Amino acid sequence: MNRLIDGKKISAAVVEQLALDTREFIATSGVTPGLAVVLVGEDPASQVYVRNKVKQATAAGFNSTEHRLSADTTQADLNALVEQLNNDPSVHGILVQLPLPAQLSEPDIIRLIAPHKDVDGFHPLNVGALASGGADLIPCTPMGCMIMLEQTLGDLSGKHAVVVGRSNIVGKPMAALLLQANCTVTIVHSRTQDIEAICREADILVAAVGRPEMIKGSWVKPGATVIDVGINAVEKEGKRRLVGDVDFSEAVDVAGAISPVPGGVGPMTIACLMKNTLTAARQQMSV
Ligand SMILES: Nc1nc2c(c(=O)[nH]1)N[C@@H](CN(C=O)c1ccc(C(=O)N[C@@H](CCC(=O)O)C(=O)O)cc1)CN2
Ligand SMILES: [Mg+2]
Repeated sequence: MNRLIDGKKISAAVVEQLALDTREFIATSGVTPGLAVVLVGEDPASQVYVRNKVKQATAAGFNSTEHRLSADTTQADLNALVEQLNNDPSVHGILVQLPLPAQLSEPDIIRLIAPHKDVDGFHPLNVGALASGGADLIPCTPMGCMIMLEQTLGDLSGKHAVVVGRSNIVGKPMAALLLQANCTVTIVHSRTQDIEAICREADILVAAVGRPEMIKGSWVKPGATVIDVGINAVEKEGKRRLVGDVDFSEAVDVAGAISPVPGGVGPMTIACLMKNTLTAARQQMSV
């Protein structure tokens, strides 16, 4: 029996609970969580994501500020903004929307964000904490995938999870979280030999490579749970469409449960950003 893992529905429930938790936090601490979102340049997809983040933060009961910088911003100007936000006590969470224009360094700006305000969980200190099993601020997309997996499968212990892709934002933290949940974890990537055969062994298959419909139905073990992280814009029959890294029309007939694109992991990413913002605010008020 196939099951669709509905990211829209699951994320709506996460956000609903979060709004209640936020109300309680504000009532007891007298502090409203503050989220600062930084967007450099005019990338149309990034503009949509940032708009959604600000909208959802406001709906959750946070103070949310959007900081827009022009595409030709210098590293010094971006650094100055992040330093200012680091020093602003009304801001509990900071995120710089990625990708950045070519003249700017992503690793440098990620390192500059105060680790306790790093609601993306990308700072090396938070990455290290995740690797050693004690992180509070976890990258939003992998956190969203874990919520979807746990709601679908319950205990993940002993399952063979295969993660396709090794990015810092998704693949590596995803593998760390699956390991923490007692899965047997394999990461495959562009240099792996016979990816297909390894994927076919997966009880849990997480696709995060950024290659449209790369994973075919024949790569999926019957009954496996498939989480598709890819969001690829392609042209089909003259129309722009979004597809995942999994060939959904094939995989849906083989998988036990599968997340769609759109409406799968994407909405979970933003819901988990809200969770991290409340976590960051809680921690900052308890010190
Ligand atoms: N600083 C960060 N930058 C980026 C992150 C991130 O977590 N932090 N992740 C991605 C982009 N992203 C959030 O920032 C994101 C991408 C997609 C979605 C989403 O809801 N997608 C919808 C489809 C939207 C559409 O129609 O275009 C879906 O999948 O249903 C949310 C967040 C890279 N940058
Ligand atoms: Mg790769």
